[in-house]
Amino acid sequence: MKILIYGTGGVGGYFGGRLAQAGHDVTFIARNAHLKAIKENGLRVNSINGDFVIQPAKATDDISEIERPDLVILGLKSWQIKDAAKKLKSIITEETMILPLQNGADNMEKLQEVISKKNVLAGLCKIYSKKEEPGLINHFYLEPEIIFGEMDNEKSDRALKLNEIFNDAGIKAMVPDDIYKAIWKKFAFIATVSGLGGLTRVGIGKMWQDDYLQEILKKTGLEIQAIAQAKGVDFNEEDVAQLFQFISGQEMTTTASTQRDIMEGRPSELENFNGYIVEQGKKLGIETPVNEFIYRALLPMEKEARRS
Ligand SMILES: NC(=O)C1=CN([C@@H]2O[C@H](COP(=O)(O)OP(=O)(O)OC[C@H]3O[C@@H](n4cnc5c(N)ncnc54)[C@H](OP(=O)(O)O)[C@@H]3O)[C@@H](O)[C@H]2O)C=CC1
Ligand SMILES: CC(C)(CO)C(=O)C(=O)O
Repeated sequence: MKILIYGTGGVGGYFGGRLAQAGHDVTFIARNAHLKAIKENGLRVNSINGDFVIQPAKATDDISEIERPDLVILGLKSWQIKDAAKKLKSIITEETMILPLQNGADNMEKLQEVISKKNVLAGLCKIYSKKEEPGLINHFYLEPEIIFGEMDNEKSDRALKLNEIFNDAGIKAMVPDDIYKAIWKKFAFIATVSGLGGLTRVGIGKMWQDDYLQEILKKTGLEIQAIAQAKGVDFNEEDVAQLFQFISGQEMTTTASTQRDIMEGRPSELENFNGYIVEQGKKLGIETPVNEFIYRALLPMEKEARRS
């Protein structure tokens, strides 16, 4: 299978690396020092499941060099995927599958604004990984998993075949009955902890241990649930209970990637997380005061990060 990894960071680098290791024809889009290192020394992946190197690795920063991929995995940040879609338009075919693995609830909708609905899959991933240095991806925690499907939840031949390809490459994967529920379950976690984590600058477990902050986390999550339900997503009481249970089980020092981006002054996915909830709240006539406070308190720093 001809696979394009658009964005070779923690997510794209790990899953693309595994697919290349399994013998697929994988091209990595990377840039600057990272691209140079991959071209010179291959893509190195350190993983709790075993380190490996893809050498030589096909890598470029010029998308026009790539022809007719069967599958594109988007490893970019969620605010970058619309631009990426515009660039992809000229190299994909009617059969190309585009799989967004970003956190966020509306990635597939953003893609469809630019690319035909037929090309777009919906998805998410679970992994703790990051670009450690140019040419090196570090997967440091959790059994990596891809959950994906068609936007109408059909268990199509192409989705089931892709699931098999992932599994054969040693990637845990599944096509759930309801991809929207799966996406919102992950999104509710990440959007609940990331913004407040960016404000408090402590790990998830530490926030939960503090009664006041625990209450704020719960209110954030409940507002997210109200938006999901208003959008027709089956994110129910049991899911919320599971969400709080999951947050309560996090280590004192665990942080999510967006929280780390905020804390380290990098552009973050704030707009796609708490910002999205606030925006949807206004559209749907639902109050989201806690998400709005978190969003607005972090926005000046976000703007600063994007200026530098
Ligand atoms: N990391 C994790 O553990 C997890 C992350 N996620 C989600 O996955 C998504 C990706 O996150 P993550 O992998 O951490 O992000 P990273 O920043 O590690 O990776 C994104 C990569 O894309 C590259 N990139 C961006 N634009 C371009 C471009 N135009 N040309 C070439 N390369 C480009 C970046 O390069 P550069 O560095 O030069 O900007 C970077 O290497 C996010 O939505 C995140 O929330 C989901 C689950 C876990
Ligand atoms: C919390 C985690 C690691 C789960 O996959 C994640 O999605 C992130 O850090 O962005």
